[in-house]
Amino acid sequence: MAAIQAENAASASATENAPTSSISVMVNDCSGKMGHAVAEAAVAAGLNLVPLAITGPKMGNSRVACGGVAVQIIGAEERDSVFDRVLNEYPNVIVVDYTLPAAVNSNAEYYISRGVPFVMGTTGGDRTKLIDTVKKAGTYAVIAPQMGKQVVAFQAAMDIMAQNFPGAFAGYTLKVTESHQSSKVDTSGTAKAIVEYFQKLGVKFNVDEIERVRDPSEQVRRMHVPEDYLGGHAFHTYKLLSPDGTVAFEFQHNVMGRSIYAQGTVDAVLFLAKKVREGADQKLYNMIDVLKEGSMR
Ligand SMILES: NC(=O)C1=CN([C@@H]2O[C@H](COP(=O)(O)OP(=O)(O)OC[C@H]3O[C@@H](n4cnc5c(N)ncnc54)[C@H](O)[C@@H]3O)[C@@H](O)[C@H]2O)C=CC1
Ligand SMILES: O=C(O)C1=N[C@H](C(=O)O)C[C@H](O)C1
Repeated sequence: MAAIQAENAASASATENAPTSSISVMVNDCSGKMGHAVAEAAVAAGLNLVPLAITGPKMGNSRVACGGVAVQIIGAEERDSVFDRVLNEYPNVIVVDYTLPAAVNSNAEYYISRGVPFVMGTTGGDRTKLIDTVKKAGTYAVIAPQMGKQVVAFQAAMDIMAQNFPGAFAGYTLKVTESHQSSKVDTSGTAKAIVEYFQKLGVKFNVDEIERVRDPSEQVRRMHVPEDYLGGHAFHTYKLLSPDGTVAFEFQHNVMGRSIYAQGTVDAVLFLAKKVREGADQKLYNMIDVLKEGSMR
């Protein structure tokens, strides 16, 4: 596997300082909502979108137009032959994964087995196992539950606060509410990540306590989600209250649509392509790494 990666890295290094169009990106699954948004943003940014993508088992056999590129969608049962072809025709390809929580770990393991660098935007699954597997394999990857630049900056600020002032909110109670389109199957990965910072700040709170709002009528009435965005929104609120109830904090990020994540994912692809070209020692990154390096447009 290390040999495959070295081979891929060597062929990528030949394209150092190459134009964006020489970076090929395969988006699994660009027939899904996020995958499609990313594929379109990738084409708009001048990346070379691979016209092949993997979808769920037995769900393939269609074609999807992404920014003018007709992408053939093929079921996961055929992924060996698809990857044989992709790695042969696009040796420096970066894979983007926006699939489903149930597929996260097995997809990551598959990309690792093929020695292909990847950006994992999909949330859920066994995150500890995911990170461990990627670290052990030494495959180049960006993994993050949140790709939106400004939300990533908020995460980075929370990280700084937690590192510098651990326990600062000890005794406070926390209420976390997240509202997403009704098709979302898991609890927000972003909300779970933010809760980890609050835990380091001394707040006793379990991710199972995050309130998920998925009912469209409640989203309009209570969460004030505009009807146009019922099919794609992420409204998060974190409320802290002091033990005696006299001090309250509230953090909120409300995103409508998906362009913020699609743009961030393209940034992650460009960042990862650069790391592969440079043969960077560090292989695994998150979006705070991408932001810190000034790689988010
Ligand atoms: N990191 C970030 O910033 C963001 C992450 N997400 C995450 O992206 C994921 C996808 O979200 P949506 O696009 O809204 O879902 P979606 O349901 O629209 O799309 C998922 C697609 O994956 C396909 N799929 C299922 N199993 C597969 C497999 N084994 N291999 C390949 N494809 C498979 C499905 O057929 C479907 O087309 C979720 O986990 C969501 O939380 C969403 C937005 C932003
Ligand atoms: O499924 C979504 O839509 C989103 N998923 C990510 C998450 O689970 O945190 C990011 C954002 O909330 C949109």
